[in-house]
Amino acid sequence: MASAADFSEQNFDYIIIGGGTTGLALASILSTNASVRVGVIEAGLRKDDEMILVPGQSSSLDPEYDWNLVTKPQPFAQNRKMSIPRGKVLGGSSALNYMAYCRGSELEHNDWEKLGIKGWSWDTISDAIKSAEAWSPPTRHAKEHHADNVAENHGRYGYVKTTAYSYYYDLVLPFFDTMNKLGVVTNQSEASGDNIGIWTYTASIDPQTNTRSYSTNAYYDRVSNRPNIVVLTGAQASKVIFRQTSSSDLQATAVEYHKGGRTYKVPVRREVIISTGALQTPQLLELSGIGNPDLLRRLNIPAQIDLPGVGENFQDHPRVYMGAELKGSHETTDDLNSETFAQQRLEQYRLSRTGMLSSTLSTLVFIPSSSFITPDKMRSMLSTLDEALKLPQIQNSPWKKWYDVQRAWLENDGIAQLEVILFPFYTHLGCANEKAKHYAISVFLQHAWSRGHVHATSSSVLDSPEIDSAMLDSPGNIDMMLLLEAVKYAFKIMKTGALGDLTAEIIEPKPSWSDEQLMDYIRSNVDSGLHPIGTASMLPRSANGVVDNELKVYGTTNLRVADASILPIHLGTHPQATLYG
Ligand SMILES: Cc1cc2nc3c(=O)[nH]c(=O)nc-3n(C[C@H](O)[C@H](O)[C@H](O)COP(=O)(O)OP(=O)(O)OC[C@H]3O[C@@H](n4cnc5c(N)ncnc54)[C@H](O)[C@@H]3O)c2cc1C
Repeated sequence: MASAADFSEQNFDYIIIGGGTTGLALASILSTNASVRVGVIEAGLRKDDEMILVPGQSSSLDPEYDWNLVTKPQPFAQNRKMSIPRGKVLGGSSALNYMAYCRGSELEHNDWEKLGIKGWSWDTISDAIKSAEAWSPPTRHAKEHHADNVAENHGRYGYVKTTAYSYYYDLVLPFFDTMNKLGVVTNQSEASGDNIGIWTYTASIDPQTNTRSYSTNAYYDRVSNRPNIVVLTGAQASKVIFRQTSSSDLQATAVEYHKGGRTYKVPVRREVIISTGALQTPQLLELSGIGNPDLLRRLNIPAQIDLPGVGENFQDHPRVYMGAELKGSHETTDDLNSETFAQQRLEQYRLSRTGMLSSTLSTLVFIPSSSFITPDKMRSMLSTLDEALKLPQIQNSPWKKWYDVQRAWLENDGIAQLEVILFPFYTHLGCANEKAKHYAISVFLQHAWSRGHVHATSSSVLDSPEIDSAMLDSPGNIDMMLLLEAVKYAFKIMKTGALGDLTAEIIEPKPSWSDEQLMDYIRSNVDSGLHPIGTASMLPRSANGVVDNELKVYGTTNLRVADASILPIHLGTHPQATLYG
């Protein structure tokens, strides 16, 4: 770690802006070449405390670890502003997340080529994810909860320690029974490129200590004593500075940053890599003069590179929660609302690394549209969607290929359209019978059609960007139609098999509600699935791309982006493993 003034006087070959999930992984790997010097600028501080390291603690709920970013009011969701937590600590969002370490599907990755992206097939991505991973086989107890045990799907000699949790809520096995009865297969090889089914996930957790493995302790700590890597924390980068080269491309020569009320500038010899995440990377590009020239003019930022795709193509996994009351007594995370109980579980964890706090949720379901939508309903939804897709603004849009790929995925049984998670808690506890125990089913659209944006609001990095997730604003109202079917499917889950037997009452929404009432509920409940991507997409420049397939920003010789913002189209999975890869 360095002081702000010392950092500015160093000669770095590479400067990485953002010491988060992707940024620290990259910094660590670049520094293996002893002949290059790597500098990292991170806005957050290092905080290796229990809020981060104890899996069952939720640092994401603590504003001190978070950027506290919110969307603008969402007109299709009752004008609500939605919060999207992002880690403002060394390690970024890998310090906050639920640690699911999972992959998308072979089919999705191989279709990236149809968008004009070469070199990012499933085989390449899967090998990269494996090389990032240091997997340990699940315990017998985890295997009894259907944890993935196929060694060849995992890497053994990488950086991020992974294994299945050792603690399971008593709702997990009933959930398997229910999903199997609904025709969803148990998939104990979910990392193979086929992630359809119900499975217990591999988590980014160190099996020796039962603590979070994240980019700070997995990557940075291995290399922090090397003389050729320097990390500056608590400093916010404000722009990249360029010079014109003899070609028309710009060359990044320095990075400007703020710390302690002062502004500094650090020169760079080879490359600058922006790794500030999908909500902040577009802002930094715009502050550096890269983006839509009209928007830059309005913000009084001199335009350097005309790239209208900067900040566009925002995608997320919209989610809706539904709550139910349980019969009988169960341990759920709502118990942690009692200070005494929480203290007991923390003591148990500190003493033996066991119990509720050694785990988070553990089981995920990924299903294609045919698993939760009847053929008749699907036909009618597709006919409305296809009419909407004929509109000239879509047919002539630079994103056209992207729409074609996503349309085909809707009818592909190998591609997950919906994720279902059973949470051992209920978010609306206040309106339920507080003496009873509860669970929530949440449904997440994996390939929402809404496209939002993230843009700078002024020429200062200290002003939060405008985030418009365009929630539920989709062609043919398809996102709402998909969520409506998903909610109805969740009612079936709550009534079927062993979980159904344990369910005393579905609290909200009610199965008896009309479609109109259910849609109102969706509008009032839908939220970010915490997986924003796409705002500096890797796509051809003619298709509104921001970076090429080597992650280099168009129009520059040496500026790259490496974080969730480069993913051009969402994957039916959680993103961290792909980002490490
Ligand atoms: C509560 C929660 C639960 C989640 N659960 C899962 C899960 O179980 N599995 C999964 O795969 N994914 C999960 N995710 C998503 C996943 O963690 C993120 O997609 C991923 O970590 C994003 O990585 P990134 O490198 O793009 O950005 P980040 O890891 O967010 O890194 C960006 C870094 O840049 C820094 N930064 C920003 N602006 C500046 C600036 N101007 N100057 C300097 N530094 C700056 C930030 O402080 C941060 O450290 C979850 C996310 C959250 C918030």
